This record gives sequence, structure tokens and C-alpha cells, in this order.
Amino acid sequence: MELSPPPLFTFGVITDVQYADIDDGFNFSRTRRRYYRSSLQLLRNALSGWSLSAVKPDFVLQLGDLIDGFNKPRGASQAALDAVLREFASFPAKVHHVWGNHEFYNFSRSELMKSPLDSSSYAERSPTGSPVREDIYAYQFSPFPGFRFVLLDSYDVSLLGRQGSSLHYNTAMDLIKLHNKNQDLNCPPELKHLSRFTMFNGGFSQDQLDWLESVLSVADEKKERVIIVSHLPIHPDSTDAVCLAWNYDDLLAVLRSHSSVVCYMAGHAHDGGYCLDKDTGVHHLTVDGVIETPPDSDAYAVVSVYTDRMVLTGSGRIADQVFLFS
Ligand SMILES: Nc1ncnc2c1ncn2[C@@H]1O[C@H](COP(=O)(O)OP(=O)(O)O)[C@@H](O)[C@H]1O
Repeated sequence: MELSPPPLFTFGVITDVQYADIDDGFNFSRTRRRYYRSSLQLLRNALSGWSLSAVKPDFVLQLGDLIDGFNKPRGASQAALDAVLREFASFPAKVHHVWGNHEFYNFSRSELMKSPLDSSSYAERSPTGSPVREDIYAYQFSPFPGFRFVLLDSYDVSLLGRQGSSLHYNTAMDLIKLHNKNQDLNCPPELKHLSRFTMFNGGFSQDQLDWLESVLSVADEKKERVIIVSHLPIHPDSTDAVCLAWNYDDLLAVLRSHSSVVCYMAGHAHDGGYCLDKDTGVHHLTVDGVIETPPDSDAYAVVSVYTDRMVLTGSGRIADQVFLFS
């Protein structure tokens, strides 16, 4: 019998836990139930599933919205964060935390940068790469020779997490108002191709795109394979138009100009999504969210990486999938 080779490395993925110690509710349009309290148990299921799996993950990617914005008006932000971090505390592998809109509903950017949700201490300090602007939460690491992960900040240009009087805030306000004429900026513009210009989304500054350019140029030269992760999806075929990053097209253009990129992973759109960018062979995966997953199911995955592919084994609502490197 021929044994299949072991993976080079393995990682876990989970997103949109949105924990709050409150009764079930619904999304804005009342089409999906949200299980705020039992999302904590689903996080526990993920951590024990990863711990018990035959090939244990070397690290975990948490793609944002770990606790829900409803914690803030209840004065429960810190208690909710403590509750989820207690679950991670006994987990033996590194957890890379992405920031989503719900992180900014609960905490300021400077609070996040001092919190355990800032996992940038796991960044590779590469003398060859240029540093990213200090107020941007983005970093890179290489868990295995020939592979690189880049964590990006989807709320770099946003009304969330930027101080009301700052230049960054005013730039974001000018941009959103150009496209969104509604009184309530959380209410999306009616035109589908502009519907992403809401307050619960954001985008990537030129500084962050330039930094990514420099990281990917080095990766191209080294013939590495790069997986990029962030909270907001960037390919229109991988998600609902209302969930896309404001300047998704700018980031797509960067990805398309670098041969090293093999995959982009995001959260935010709780129904998940997937597409293959045919021109480049880049896989765009939007991971199903925990918060809209019933207590008798699950929403987490294990991804095993081989020289020519990534094999995703999903739990509960997340389907198994194979991503071939082109
Ligand atoms: N269509 C909409 N019109 C007005 N406000 C909305 C709309 N959709 C969402 N919101 C508001 O935007 C905020 C973020 O929405 P939410 O559904 O919590 O985001 P997420 O999908 O990230 O959980 C909430 O305050 C919500 O009430």
C-alpha cells in the first residue's frame, strides 16, 4: 500500500466568532439567525478539534470579528474578550489575529495595538523587507521555507478605528461620501457596484499597498508561495458585493502583478464563498462565519499544505476543498 506523504505544514482557520453573552438575534435584514452565546462553544469545538486532529495545526488564522459589537453598549467588551482569549490560552500553537469591523466597535486602534489581539510579535523581522507604516496592522511571516503569509489591514482606510479629527478619518469620510449619499452611512448605496461603500467596510491605503508590493517582489524573486489573509474579501466572485473592501480592485491589481500569490482568505461574509481568479490561478476563499452557525454544527477548518496544493478539511458547514497551485 502506498502511503501519501505528510504535509509540509498545517494550519487552522476560523472567522467571525462574534461572541457576546446575549440571546440569539438576527442579521440586519433578519434573514439569518446569530448565535451570540453559543459561538463560544463553537470556538471551543474548533480548538479541541484542532488539538485532536491527526496532524495538529502549526498555527491558527483567526480572520476577525472575534467578539461582537453588541458588547460595547453593555460595557462588556473586555469581559467578552477575556472569555474568548481564555479559550485560546491553553492552545499550544500560535494564533494570528486579523482585525474586523467588530474589533473596532469594541476598541480603539491604539487599544487594539496594545492588546493580545495584536499578534504582530509573530512577524518575521526581515532585514530585506521595508517596514509598514506604524499605525497599520499588517505583517508577514514564513512558517515553512518557500511559503509566506501576509496579514493585511482592511480597515486602514476607514471611519472605524480612526480618530474623528485625524487626516486618516477625513480621507475615509471624503471617499465614502463620494459614493454613499445616505444619511446613515451603514446603509449601503443602492447601486450594486457601489454597495461596498458602507461604514462597516474599509480599504487599503497606498502606503499599505506599496509595502505589500515590496513584500511580494521579494517573494517573487525567491519563488515563494504567498497566502494573504485579511477580514474583507476582495474578489467580486468570492462574496456578496456589499462585503467587498472599498478599493478591492487596487489590491486585486497588486496580487495579479506578482507570480508568488496563490491564495487570498477572508471572513466578514458569513455565508462564505470561493472563486478561482482564472488569469492568475489565485484562490479566493471567504470562510463561513461561526456567528451564523447553529449550535449543533461547526465552522472551522484545517488546511494541510503540500508542495503542489493546499487541502482544506472543513468541519460542520465548511466544505472540504483542494486548492491546486498553478
Ligand atoms: N442595510 C443596512 N442599513 C443600515 N445599517 C446596516 C445595514 N446593514 C448593517 N447595518 C448596520 O451596520 C453595522 C454592522 O452590521 P453587522 O451586520 O453587525 O456587520 P457584520 O456582518 O460584520 O456582523 C450594524 O450596526 C448594523 O446594524
